[in-house]
Amino acid sequence: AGEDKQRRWTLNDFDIGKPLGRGKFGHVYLAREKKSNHIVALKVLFKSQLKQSQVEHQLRREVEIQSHLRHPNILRLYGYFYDQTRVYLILEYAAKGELYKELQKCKFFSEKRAATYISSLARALIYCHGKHVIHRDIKPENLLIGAQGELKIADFGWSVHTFNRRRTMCGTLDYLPPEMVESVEHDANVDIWSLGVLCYEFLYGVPPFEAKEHSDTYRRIIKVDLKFPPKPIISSSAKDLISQMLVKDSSQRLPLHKLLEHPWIIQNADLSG
Ligand SMILES: O=C(O)Cn1ncc2ncnc(NCCc3cnc(NC(=O)Nc4cccc(Cl)c4)s3)c21
Repeated sequence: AGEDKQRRWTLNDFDIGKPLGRGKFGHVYLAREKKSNHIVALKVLFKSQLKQSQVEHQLRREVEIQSHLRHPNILRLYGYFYDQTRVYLILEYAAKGELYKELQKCKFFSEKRAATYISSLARALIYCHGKHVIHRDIKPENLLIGAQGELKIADFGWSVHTFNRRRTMCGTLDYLPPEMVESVEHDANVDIWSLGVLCYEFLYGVPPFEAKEHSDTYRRIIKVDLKFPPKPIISSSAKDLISQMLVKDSSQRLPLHKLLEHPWIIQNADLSG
């Protein structure tokens, strides 16, 4: 609600519950705001580590960007506060947890489940791009599942407003499009590439350009060395969609609104999802 914004939160406003997960910069806890009984996720970040990694500006940008985003498939960041040693992010709680754990458990998703997820992510990205925000870090680790099984994009730690672009690499390279790997100028179409990588991984259980060495992954991405394994058996219409997203020339990638009209999405996505 609106009043959440202005007021200054402190740790005393919350009852802290079980740990939900641990990230590089700190832990995430289930928490309940005492006055409203509203359940949230509280991410605790250590200032020392933020300073050490020089990501304070990224965190400020994330809070700024997230405070303007309202979409059912984007995890809300309600606000933040800090004390002597820590910064706390007050986040929407995603009751069904992390998507990558679900993908590990199932090995891969059915075409219906994959298409439902991809269509909801496409709608969330259309919304973000409409606000000149590109996420730049779409991957299973940044996706959470809400209580009704709906997908939520989280962790805008790497998002940017499109007028100022930065080209520093982080974490897995699997999701980086050629223009980011070659670190040339990039635009909102980077998220279309990552969505194509994600669609492939949802269906096959592994990302398309995976390789033992980083250098091999780089080479496969730049070459767009896209191969579809014989197993599991995937429809040609799914392969057609992925092939239209994993295109080296970013301007030739299937636009997100066209993705929503693709036969594979129309035939498989549960559009209420
Ligand atoms: O995922 C889990 O571990 C467990 N889990 N399970 C349920 C659940 N419900 C909500 N949130 C969870 N986790 C937090 C998700 C995030 C959202 N936004 C973030 N932003 C961020 O970390 N920013 C950030 C950090 C350090 C430096 C910089 Cl520059 C930026 S993390 C949940």
